[in-house]
Amino acid sequence: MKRNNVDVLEWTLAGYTGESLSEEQDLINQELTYDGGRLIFQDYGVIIAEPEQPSGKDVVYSCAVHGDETAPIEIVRDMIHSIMQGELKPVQRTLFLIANPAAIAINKRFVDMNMNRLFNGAHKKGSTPEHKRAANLEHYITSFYNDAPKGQRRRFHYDLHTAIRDSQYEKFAVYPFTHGGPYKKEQLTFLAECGVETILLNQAPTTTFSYYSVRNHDADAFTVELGKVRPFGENDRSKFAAAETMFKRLISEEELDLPEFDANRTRIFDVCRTINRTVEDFTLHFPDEVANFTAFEQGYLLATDGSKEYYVEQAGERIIFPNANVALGQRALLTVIDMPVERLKLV
Ligand SMILES: O=C(O)CCC(=O)N[C@@H](CCC(=O)O)C(=O)O
Ligand SMILES: [Zn+2]
Repeated sequence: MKRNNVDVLEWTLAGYTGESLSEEQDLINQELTYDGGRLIFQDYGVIIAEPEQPSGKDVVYSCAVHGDETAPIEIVRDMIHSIMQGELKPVQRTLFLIANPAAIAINKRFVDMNMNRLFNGAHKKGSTPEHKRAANLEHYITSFYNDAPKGQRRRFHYDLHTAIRDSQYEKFAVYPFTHGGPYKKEQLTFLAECGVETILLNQAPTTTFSYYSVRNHDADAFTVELGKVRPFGENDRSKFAAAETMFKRLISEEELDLPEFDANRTRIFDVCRTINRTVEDFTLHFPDEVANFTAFEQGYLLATDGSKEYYVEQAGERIIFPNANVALGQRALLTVIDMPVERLKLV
């Protein structure tokens, strides 16, 4: 088999889980050339497209921070395969990350620990393989961005996910905490062109991958929820077509010509409450079928955490990311409220 026919996902899983690979099939530390650049296989699930004459953007696409979120894995895998086949020719430096191969291998969200709670140094508090991989991923991103001094090239990171539940708005993105900084019209427009027309504004620092890149590398970074979790082979790829097109355009065009920002296009929600599970006895008081962004009446009992009761406080409060099975100390539910786009500080 020629090296450029190797399946990068199979290679990543085999290499990461210690399966033996023939010399021809092992891409580790190998390079393949494409018209205009090189594809470098730095580690299992860590692949860099390095153009000979890079344009002004350094772009990171990550998937599988949650191992069972297969659509983003297929999207990232297929972008890499398109480069290997000579169909996609990045002119922007691009780092592709298949974040948690061990969790993919067992079709689970994670093995020991939710990896999206382990960034921003949180990985230092433990020694599971997920802690180690999160530390390594931070290291790979740092060395990728540090190729040029801060400010010389623009930095982007789209951390691709799919959600556990149905959602009233199928695609949405989390805009990590900006520490008071403005929100970027260009990024809202790019996401809208990807079909992501709903945005959650996070109002506090987190240990997520996207916030890590914002905070440490001044990147425009987002957690992008592209739909609902499904097993491999059950994703309707036509639903991701707009996003896939834009992801490819971002790295293969010198300048991305986006439409004017349209304030009516994007629906904004402000995160108003984070409800953590602190004890074993934690209950959500609505069924599993309730979709993300469902609104409840004021006074509705949403959750009990031991003896603490959480009621809907404001009219229009909606639930998002409910999960009663998270580890103690972790977020079990967010609530959000509509925010008129006119109230956003935009740049
Ligand atoms: O579908 C769910 O309930 C969870 C979806 C999910 O994993 N969301 C991310 C959001 C990350 C962020 O807030 O930026 C997560 O919880 O890690
Ligand atoms: Zn996820």
